[in-house]
Amino acid sequence: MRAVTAAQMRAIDAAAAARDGEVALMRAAGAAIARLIDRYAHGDGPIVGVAGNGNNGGDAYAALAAYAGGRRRIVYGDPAAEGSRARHDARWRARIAGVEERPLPVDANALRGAALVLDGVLGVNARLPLDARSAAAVAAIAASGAAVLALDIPTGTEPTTGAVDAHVVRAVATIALGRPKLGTLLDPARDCTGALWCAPIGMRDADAAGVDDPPAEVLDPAAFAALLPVRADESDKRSSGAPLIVAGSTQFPGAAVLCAWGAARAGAGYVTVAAPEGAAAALRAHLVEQVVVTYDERDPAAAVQTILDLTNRCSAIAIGPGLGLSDDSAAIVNGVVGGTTLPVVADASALYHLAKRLDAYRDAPLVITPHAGEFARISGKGTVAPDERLARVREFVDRTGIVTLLKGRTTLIASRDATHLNPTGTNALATAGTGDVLTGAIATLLAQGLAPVDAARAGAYWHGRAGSVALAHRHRGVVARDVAEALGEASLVAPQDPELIRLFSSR
Ligand SMILES: NC(=O)C1=CN([C@@H]2O[C@H](COP(=O)(O)OP(=O)(O)OC[C@H]3O[C@@H](n4cnc5c(N)ncnc54)[C@H](OP(=O)(O)O)[C@@H]3O)[C@@H](O)[C@H]2O)[C@@H](O)CC1
Ligand SMILES: Nc1ncnc2c1ncn2[C@@H]1O[C@H](COP(=O)(O)OP(=O)(O)O)[C@@H](O)[C@H]1O
Ligand SMILES: [K+]
Repeated sequence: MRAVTAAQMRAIDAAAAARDGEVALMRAAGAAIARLIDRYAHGDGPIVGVAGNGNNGGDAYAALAAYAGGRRRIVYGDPAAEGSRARHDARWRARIAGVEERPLPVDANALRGAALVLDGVLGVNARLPLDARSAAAVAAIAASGAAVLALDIPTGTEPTTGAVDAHVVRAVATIALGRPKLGTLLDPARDCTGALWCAPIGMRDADAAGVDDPPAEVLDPAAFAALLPVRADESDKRSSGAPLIVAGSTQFPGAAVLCAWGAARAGAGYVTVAAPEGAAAALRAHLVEQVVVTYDERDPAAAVQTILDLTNRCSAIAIGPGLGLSDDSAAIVNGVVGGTTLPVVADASALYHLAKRLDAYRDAPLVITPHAGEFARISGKGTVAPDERLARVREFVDRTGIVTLLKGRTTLIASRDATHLNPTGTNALATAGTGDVLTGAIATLLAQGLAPVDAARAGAYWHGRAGSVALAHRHRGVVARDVAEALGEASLVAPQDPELIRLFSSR
């Protein structure tokens, strides 16, 4: 699903309004919002809407009009607001549905005790800084201590960039109308989004064609499930996916173990690990089903030959975790990545070694998976501030033509055609070795035939879910092995309602 800039949303909105009518769209938005109210309401208090003068305010009226759950409903709005036809329709319907209307301004005391507050102050046309009137409404919402369901965006966040105002709503959940707004997925606004839902209300990506390209995309559960390869009944262990893991060293054998586990639990049929002799004992102690082949890293030419010989029976390569930064491992990495025609996922030490030869891999079937520090180095442009991640990864991929997965709280995956924002994950993943598990899982998806960008976005999505599953089981102290173990459960996707899609849970 497309995650849109404000300009893209305006284009999509205008086309949908021309097709279906503005009033029908707002009624559909109200019905979708109303479906979430009981899920987030707590206690016996009223449901309280805070409505700005625009269509976002109209959504608050429309939701309260559509809500049939039996709770008391109050809306704070300006009775004299000019507003659109759709907002008038919603306000009129709210009145006949028995919603009490009270004039703005609203004070925090009035909102205390609300079972749920609907933030309809500003939507996709919000600009920062907020005007005094919107800021006062936000301050009252924030001071109330009530749970907030944000309509379209949390007011005080910038819908495209994810910047936040001094006054900002912190929602338990946000319901995107039409399409999710890019800003709600980006730090720092993401902290204010809570869980993110999307009600597509019949809007179409195609209506934003050519606006702010290349587009941003966010996977939804159904699209993730559709990307996961299905093992055919007649498969054998090689055709089930046979990744070759080139990883580990005397110092870091664990990285190779975790990468192999990530590959195995992602569903590979045959995992081969090629590692320097110094890592062999530790690998064999921890890997039973996987085949371990060793090479002498002091003889890089022979090592490259050993590894390339193995590739004849493999279908993708993961290279880098725990390899180390020696000149010998540099020669091995460049020899293998330069000498193979298989798809490759390169991580960790391999990124360091490939940094000087990026030109050779333009448009190759290659995924690189740097964290922020590795990205600073490989991009040659220094440290990445949180708010420049999107622009920096875009610039890098436009320049190099290499599919890049930039890890972090919100992992970004960029190809020439699009930038993907990974909606899953948890800070439980902030522990050593989880990146190695991700690399292994991506290797398996490549080995099973996914295109590099699909392997990267499905891998990141899956890995993020696995982190949440592992946390749910362990409560604390999740280690990287737990994340690999959770991949199976994390692959299960419950049937989805296409009218109300949950993009991520709060974390
Ligand atoms: N087909 C549709 O239309 C559908 C619409 N839907 C809903 O409508 C929402 C968009 O509604 P909207 O266009 O009325 O804009 P909204 O974000 O409510 O802002 C109102 C106005 O406030 C103003 N303003 C903003 N920032 C300001 C500032 N800092 N200081 C001062 N003024 C500021 C700005 O006015 P301006 O100053 O630019 O004239 C802006 O236009 C959308 O998010 C979704 O919830 C859905 O129901 C689906 C169908
Ligand atoms: N705070 C966080 N929230 C969500 N995901 C995180 C967070 N911190 C780290 N991660 C994820 O954990 C993984 C860490 O990978 P990496 O930095 O390569 O670690 P390692 O090299 O130890 O395996 C990445 O997938 C990253 O996106
Ligand atoms: K809002």
